[in-house]
Amino acid sequence: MDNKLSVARVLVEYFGHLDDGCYVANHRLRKAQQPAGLAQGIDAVVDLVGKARLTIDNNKVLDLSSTRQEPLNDTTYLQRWREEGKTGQHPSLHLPDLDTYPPIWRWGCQELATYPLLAQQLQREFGGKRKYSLTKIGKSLVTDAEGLSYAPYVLQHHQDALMSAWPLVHEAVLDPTIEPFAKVHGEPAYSYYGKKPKMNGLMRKAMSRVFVPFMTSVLDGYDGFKGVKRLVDVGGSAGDCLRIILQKHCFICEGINFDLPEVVAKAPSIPEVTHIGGDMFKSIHVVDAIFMKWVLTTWTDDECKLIMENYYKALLAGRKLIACEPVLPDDSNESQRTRALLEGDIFVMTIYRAKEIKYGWKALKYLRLVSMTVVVACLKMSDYGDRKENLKDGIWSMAFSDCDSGGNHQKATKKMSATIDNSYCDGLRFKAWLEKDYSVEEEITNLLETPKVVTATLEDRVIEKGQSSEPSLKDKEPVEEEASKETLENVKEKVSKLQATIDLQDPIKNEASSIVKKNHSSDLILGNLDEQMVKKKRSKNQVEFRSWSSKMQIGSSRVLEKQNADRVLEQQQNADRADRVLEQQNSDLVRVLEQQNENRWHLALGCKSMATDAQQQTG
Ligand SMILES: C[S@@+](CC[C@H](N)C(=O)[O-])C[C@H]1O[C@@H](n2cnc3c(N)ncnc32)[C@H](O)[C@@H]1O
Repeated sequence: MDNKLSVARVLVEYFGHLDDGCYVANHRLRKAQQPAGLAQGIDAVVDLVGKARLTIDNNKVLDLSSTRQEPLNDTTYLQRWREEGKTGQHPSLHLPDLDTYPPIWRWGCQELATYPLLAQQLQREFGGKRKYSLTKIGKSLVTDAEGLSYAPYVLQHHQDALMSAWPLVHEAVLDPTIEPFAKVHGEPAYSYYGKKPKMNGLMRKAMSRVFVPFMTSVLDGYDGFKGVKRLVDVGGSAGDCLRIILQKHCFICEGINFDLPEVVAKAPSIPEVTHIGGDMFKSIHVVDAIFMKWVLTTWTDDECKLIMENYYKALLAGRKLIACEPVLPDDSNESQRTRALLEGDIFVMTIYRAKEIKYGWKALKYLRLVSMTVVVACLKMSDYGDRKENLKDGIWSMAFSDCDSGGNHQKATKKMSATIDNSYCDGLRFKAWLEKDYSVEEEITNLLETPKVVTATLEDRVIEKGQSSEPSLKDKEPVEEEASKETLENVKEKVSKLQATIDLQDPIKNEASSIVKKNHSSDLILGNLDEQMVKKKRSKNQVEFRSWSSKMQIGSSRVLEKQNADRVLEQQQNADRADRVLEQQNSDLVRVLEQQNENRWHLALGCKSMATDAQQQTG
């Protein structure tokens, strides 16, 4: 499998050099992110390389050996390719006459035409020659006029270090305390990247290339940056998001790009942006507003809470956090977006954290966002179930839900949604639209109806439905504290009532077997047993495993015992066999000796009778 992986990567890199992009199907690569699809997705590539190598060996144009680690740099052809591109011989979408290129290029293009990357035409007027052009997906992987390409993102996800974590995904199911990436490399992904400048570089490049369409959409539809003078982008990578925000909103005087020291050390200088290295788990700078994109998603609920605590300390009262995070849909559907989102989540669980993150759209708000009255933008995938008509063969969809109740916005009046228009194709555009009839009250009602999460993270600054005063700006004042404590009591009461009703109504929780499992939480109880059956099994010592881990231990010690017993038996059998062989050999020997003795006896007798005969004849 390793060889296959590196072949695939080499090929990606190889085609990636054709035009500063890569022509490898993103759908294939996405498929390759899953162990099951891996071999299937890559077989075709291996096959191709196998065929191609026959030709390469003869003319030594390219070395596509499967063990090669470095990107291929065939400067002559690449140079020519680019020059022809510049002079318009293969203007942007049409590839040159491949007959004048080494055969590998033809093989490559022909194979890639079997994916929706290259379109192939057999042109009669050119004597049946094959001509290729980039499809929309193909275009998304080639650097466009704005310098955008999805290729670094694809390459980032397919580095050996990341791919090697996939075969261990099943272990994370049994033991979610450590993610497969950390299992393979002995440390978490971000600290690993920190020691590998190349990986960090690719991460920065990948992030830079995918943020523009997203940010364009945010800035087109969202006006919550108004009044912000000092903005920090936490986990801001190279600072690109800040750059684009500051370009659009000149009233923001200072942007702080906050990321790990090793990341900001390599970030380019951007006007009005200060790069600050630090750890968001320790502290962040005090500012008017915090921006954060695709950060929470890679951390567990507990870690997110820690991050939120620090945000809370850093934000002046009533100021805002603008969070853009993917949120899993409440209901799974068959849309490509839901699938991509779930795949993305599995990716995050494999590389960044194995523990399940339970937050959905509503839960996310409980991570103190609501308490700070600062939820502004959030990706909300579940909104898109009924908008399939807008979702073509896209990769992600994104929506923003504005329930900004900070400042004077007691009621948020709009909800913004955006989705990638037509995937990454066609200039990577998003569509954004507004919905007028949205109110924060509705959100809060929803909030109160989700007690499970409330109990864990509810803060004393939750705004109650119908509350008329503006809590966020003043919520640090003592008078308001009192009022909000009262509110908290009410909320808690409601929550516990709701919880009780929900518990009663929940058919699964009500099942006898669920109750049994709850009462015997440390036992491993498989199947639907009732209390009596458990007692029966316990008396027969059948409910014997205290937990999965002890089950595993017992299981493995049994395996060992069995192996030992087998070994002893085998030794015994071998010894018996050896004894039998020896016995046989002994008896064979005895027989031979007896035979020899007999022969000797006969010989002696014969000699004796011959001697007697001779004596009689002479005598
Ligand atoms: C998925 S990237 C998102 C980058 C950027 N916000 C964007 O959307 O393009 C997550 C970022 O979080 C940063 N990060 C990870 N751990 C961090 C920490 N403890 N403190 C600050 N930043 C951190 C990473 O270096 C990385 O740049």
